[in-house]
Amino acid sequence: MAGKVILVGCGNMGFDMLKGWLASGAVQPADVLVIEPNETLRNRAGEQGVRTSAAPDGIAGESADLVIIAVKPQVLRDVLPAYKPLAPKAAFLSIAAGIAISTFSEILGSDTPVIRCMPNTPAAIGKGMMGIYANELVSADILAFVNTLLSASGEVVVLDDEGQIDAVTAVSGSGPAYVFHFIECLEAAAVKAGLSEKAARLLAMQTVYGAANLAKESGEEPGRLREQVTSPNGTTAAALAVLMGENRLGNLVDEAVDAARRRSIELGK
Ligand SMILES: NC(=O)c1ccc[n+]([C@@H]2O[C@H](COP(=O)([O-])OP(=O)(O)OC[C@H]3O[C@@H](n4cnc5c(N)ncnc54)[C@H](O)[C@@H]3O)[C@@H](O)[C@H]2O)c1
Ligand code: PRO
Repeated sequence: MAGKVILVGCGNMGFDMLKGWLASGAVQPADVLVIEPNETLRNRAGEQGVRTSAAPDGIAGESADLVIIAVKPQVLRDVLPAYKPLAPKAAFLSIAAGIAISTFSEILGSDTPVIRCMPNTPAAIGKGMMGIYANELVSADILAFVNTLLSASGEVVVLDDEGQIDAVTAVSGSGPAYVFHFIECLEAAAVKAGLSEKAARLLAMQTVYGAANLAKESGEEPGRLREQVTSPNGTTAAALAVLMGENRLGNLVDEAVDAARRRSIELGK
């Protein structure tokens, strides 16, 4: 099916995903209504050819198959009641971190089909990672439509337990920020090691880009790829002794992912 979509909130993540859907043809601009109170962001969405509105006035008259909620978790409970007239005919897809399906059921009615999705910002260039979990009320047709939409933005993994969304949030939802910070650190170290800022930026970025692509495309275990870079008693071994000694980086990443996962659980309370 090719459905009609209402996108509520078109900030960073909402807009990144919208661009992917439209570019892939998974949905036509005329079939999308964006509700976004911020005028600049609303106009940015409008430039993609979709209909826009500052508020859900007259929303009950809209025929939507899917309402996508892309506002901050902190405002979601205030925003959602306005869309109750569309439930349960429309399914609701939320990308908000931490907000459980039970919250949607309480506000929209327990007969509402709800899908939670945790995307990430590389969705803007079709290289996102989306984890989804659907309640039992979501029809096979809607699930297929959601899969088509989301696949336009990258890879989709279907979860069989809602609790796993907190782990997906901590790994791939927040994950791009960890990688961007690693690029920042590598760049700063490159400047300290004597390179120009321009060269340092290129070296850091291209190294992460190339390594990530090689890891994905070669089919080799990351550990095996690491060994292929590491000459006995060479430069990489010297660096890895710092990163891997006493599992330093492993412990840090573990601690960071656990902090994000716990925060995702907290946000839902
Ligand atoms: N940014 C990320 O990397 C990322 C990744 C995964 C999930 N998320 C989730 O996506 C959601 C949006 O995050 P973001 O980073 O895009 O935030 P954002 O602030 O950029 O976007 C939220 C948008 O919602 C709009 N908004 C506020 N009140 C509204 C209302 N009443 N009706 C319609 N729109 C309204 C805001 O004007 C804003 O443009 C959050 O729930 C977050 O948990 C974000
Ligand atoms: N951005 C949101 C946050 O930081 C959710 C995952 C990425 O809370």
